[in-house]
Amino acid sequence: MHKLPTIDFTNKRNLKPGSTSWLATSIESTRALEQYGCFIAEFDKVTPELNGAVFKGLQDLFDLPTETKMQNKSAKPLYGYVGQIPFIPLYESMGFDYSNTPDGVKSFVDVMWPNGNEAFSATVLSYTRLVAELEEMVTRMVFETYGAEKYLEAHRNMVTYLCRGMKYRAPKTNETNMGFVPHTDKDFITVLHQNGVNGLEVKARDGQWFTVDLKPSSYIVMSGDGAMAWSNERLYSPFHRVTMNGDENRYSIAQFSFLEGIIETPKEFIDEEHPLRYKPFDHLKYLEFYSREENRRLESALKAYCGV
Ligand SMILES: O=C(O)CCC(=O)C(=O)O
Ligand SMILES: [Fe+2]
Repeated sequence: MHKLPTIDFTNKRNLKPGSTSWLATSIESTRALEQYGCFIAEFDKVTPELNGAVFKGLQDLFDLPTETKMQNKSAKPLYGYVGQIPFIPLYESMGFDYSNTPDGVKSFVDVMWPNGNEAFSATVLSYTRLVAELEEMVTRMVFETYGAEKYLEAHRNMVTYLCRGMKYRAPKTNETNMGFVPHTDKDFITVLHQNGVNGLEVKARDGQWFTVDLKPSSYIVMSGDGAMAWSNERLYSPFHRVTMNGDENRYSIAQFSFLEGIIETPKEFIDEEHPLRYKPFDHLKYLEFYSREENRRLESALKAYCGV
């Protein structure tokens, strides 16, 4: 049976670039993203108080009337409110856009309903800033492990985030327990977190599905299609899904990193044995491609979009 590795990113490890612990963690993280496409990160920058406020806020948000939630609209694909999806009745989600201001962070209140959710907006912003630190560390570690540091600065300058809050209600008797359909993430690196209720399942390279048992203080770091294409398939973008067992509602929050620009495989990943697998592509246009109904059932949207 498969089990995801747990990697320690807590403050006590004192991870400083170049230190012994940093190097060890870099190799561990990169190998896990190659083998499983994800790992469990122990990370304690988000305090229990902030964590509690995030999930209390999400609960209150999803408790609002549908008409109110529908006012959170965005022209960007996959941002804004996604209401009930017919074939996955347990699922509901809201994407928060906070990417385009001078300091790189925009309050999603701007794109939200008028009556103000300022307190929750501030909570989500503090949360996302801290989680971005984890994403930054892992990205840097991966680039360094592959000897691709020289591409890191350009990469960082292009990163933009989509943060999505999710509610999966507990299934009623005789109702499907499918929380979310199998898919790969379309981004570069995802950081996922949940309210203590398990449900995430990941498909290993050998085709076996396995469950992820997550402590309330832990996170899942996952490589998406963007990272898989960039690394010429060294990093793996795993299929994953949500299955709801038990009678508790599940809330989760995912932070997706996208590049505002072109993803191109560095030449360091290409040789005779590893010919180029994906043409350079515009990451946000790929997201747009995927968000169209006719492209959502593709076995590999990435191969269809930019496969060589
Ligand atoms: O809720 C989860 O744990 C998974 C969500 C997910 O896979 C996604 O939003 O892409
Ligand atoms: Fe996902």
